[in-house]
Amino acid sequence: MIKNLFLVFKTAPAMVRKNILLELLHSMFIAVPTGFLLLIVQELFSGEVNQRRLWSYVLIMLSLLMVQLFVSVKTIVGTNTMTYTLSTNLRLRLGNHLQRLSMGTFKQRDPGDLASVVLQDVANFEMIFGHTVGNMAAAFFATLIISVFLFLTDWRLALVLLAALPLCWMMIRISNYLIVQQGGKHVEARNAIGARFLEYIQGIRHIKSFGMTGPRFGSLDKALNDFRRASIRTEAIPGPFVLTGGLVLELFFLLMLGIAVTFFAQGSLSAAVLITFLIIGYRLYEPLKIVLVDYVILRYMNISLSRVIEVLQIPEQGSGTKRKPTGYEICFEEVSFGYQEDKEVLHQLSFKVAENSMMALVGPSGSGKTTVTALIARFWDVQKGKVTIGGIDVKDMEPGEVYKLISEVFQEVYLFDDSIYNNIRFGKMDATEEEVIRAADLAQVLDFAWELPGGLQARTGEGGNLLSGGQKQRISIARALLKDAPIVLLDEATASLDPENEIHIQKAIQELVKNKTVIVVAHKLATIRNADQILVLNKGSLDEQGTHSNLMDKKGLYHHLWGIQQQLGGWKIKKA
Ligand SMILES: Nc1ncnc2c1ncn2[C@@H]1O[C@H](COP(=O)(O)OP(=O)(O)OP(=O)(O)O)[C@@H](O)[C@H]1O
Repeated sequence: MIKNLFLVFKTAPAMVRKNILLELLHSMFIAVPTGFLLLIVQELFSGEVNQRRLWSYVLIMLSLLMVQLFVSVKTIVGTNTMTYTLSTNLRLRLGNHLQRLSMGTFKQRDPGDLASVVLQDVANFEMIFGHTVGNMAAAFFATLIISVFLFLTDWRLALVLLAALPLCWMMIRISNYLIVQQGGKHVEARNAIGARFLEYIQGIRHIKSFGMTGPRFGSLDKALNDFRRASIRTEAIPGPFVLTGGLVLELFFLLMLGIAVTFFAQGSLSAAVLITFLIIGYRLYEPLKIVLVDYVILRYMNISLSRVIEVLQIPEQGSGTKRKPTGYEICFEEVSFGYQEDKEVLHQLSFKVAENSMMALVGPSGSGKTTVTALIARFWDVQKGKVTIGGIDVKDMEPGEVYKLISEVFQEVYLFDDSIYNNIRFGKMDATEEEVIRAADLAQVLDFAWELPGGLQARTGEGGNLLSGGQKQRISIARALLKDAPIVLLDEATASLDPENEIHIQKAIQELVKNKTVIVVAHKLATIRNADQILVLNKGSLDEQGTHSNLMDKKGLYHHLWGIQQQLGGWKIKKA
């Protein structure tokens, strides 16, 4: 836990140092009045009470309490400032780190789990750390200072009181072990709820249309009940050991009292010291009782913190020699790649796309066409061989540099819950209004936008759910047009468009691909007849390569696919 906390503290070391000093000062102001209490007791039992001295002790205690109030306020403000600064630093680090991870990390990891690290685990740290760390620090310093007072007063009784600590520590260790066990299960159950809810909400349309409301809700219901059980166990199982720790303290206080009374009866202890230990001895245990509970909560927090640190330690995509290309020829050299290590989906693939030329990728479903485009954009890193742009290995480029070179129009369009205008402007944040409108015009966005309330300022909804598939696609083309990157990746760009619009969109795409290096994943083979080069993939390997007429002459897989498409022409439903 200390190691984890140290990693967090490193993000604001000066603030942490200042707060440790404040806590020390705060504890001193809690403990020092206790010392004066001791002097008052001694004065009262001295036989000849000096009223002036007694009242001056009372006045000093009163002034110390006033200063203590001031220091307490400073400490509380300091602790909260430190907590929220550290949690904000954690969130910022997570945000920055996540954008430097390969897409693979996001695809491979449960999105519900990743979201719960960013939202829940950091919030757990924030809540628990802020409310316990002050108590822990105050308990540590106050115990130290009060122990010194007691030792100076009577070392024998002080030793009896402190003998409770090892036993108490043992109880803390046991409850700590249990909380790590139970807390892990609790966090897992909590994440399962997040994941099930996410799945339920995202899939609600399909769940309803397939009449799966009952069974799917059943799995959510199970996750909620598992969480309820885990929550109860997390509280209930370590609880008895925490309470036993408190009982040990009470027992040792009684033991000390018994010994003190015996010493008093034997005449080896004054009444003043006896009273002192009665009052102050109990105060020694007060912070320790708080530690007993807070330490267990801190260990629970550490489970969350470990999960945050584990995400922060996922290796980022490197950027090697950080080079920038000057040309835009794309080259695959003996590239082999698999999403999972044991399942290769591309096998020793080699090809070259000349700058400003158009290459089409064709092949049966699952042959690896989309994967090729993902590797060019460096969403993933290849395991063998290399992908180069302008002669430079993409692994030697900052991922952000690669994205700058590429405009994509993919099958799945994601729009931010913002206006149509801003969704287009994401292509070029410093674009003028004129540029945005021109791109919207070229991509046929204006056509439908004017009919919406607010025109280009109309909202698209979460992920673009207020728009049709074709409308979303047109916005994504407008965004790509505005970005005006030298490389264009098109994946089934025309798949979800109605025939009426398709011709206009084709024109927009012609604009988009002018003087660009273009890779197009084509399903409608007629649209890529004029491509400079067609690559036919089959099961992740290069099956054929050439122009449309070359490939037709070869009478291979391309010829076969072309034949099928000519026969089908499109969807037909026959009435019985
Ligand atoms: N994120 C992923 N994780 C694991 N396997 C994947 C992932 N994406 C694709 N695959 C697998 O990789 C192989 C190639 O998929 P890819 O999407 O590149 O094919 P495709 O030719 O574009 O298919 P389609 O024409 O149906 O879109 C398939 O076997 C697919 O199941």
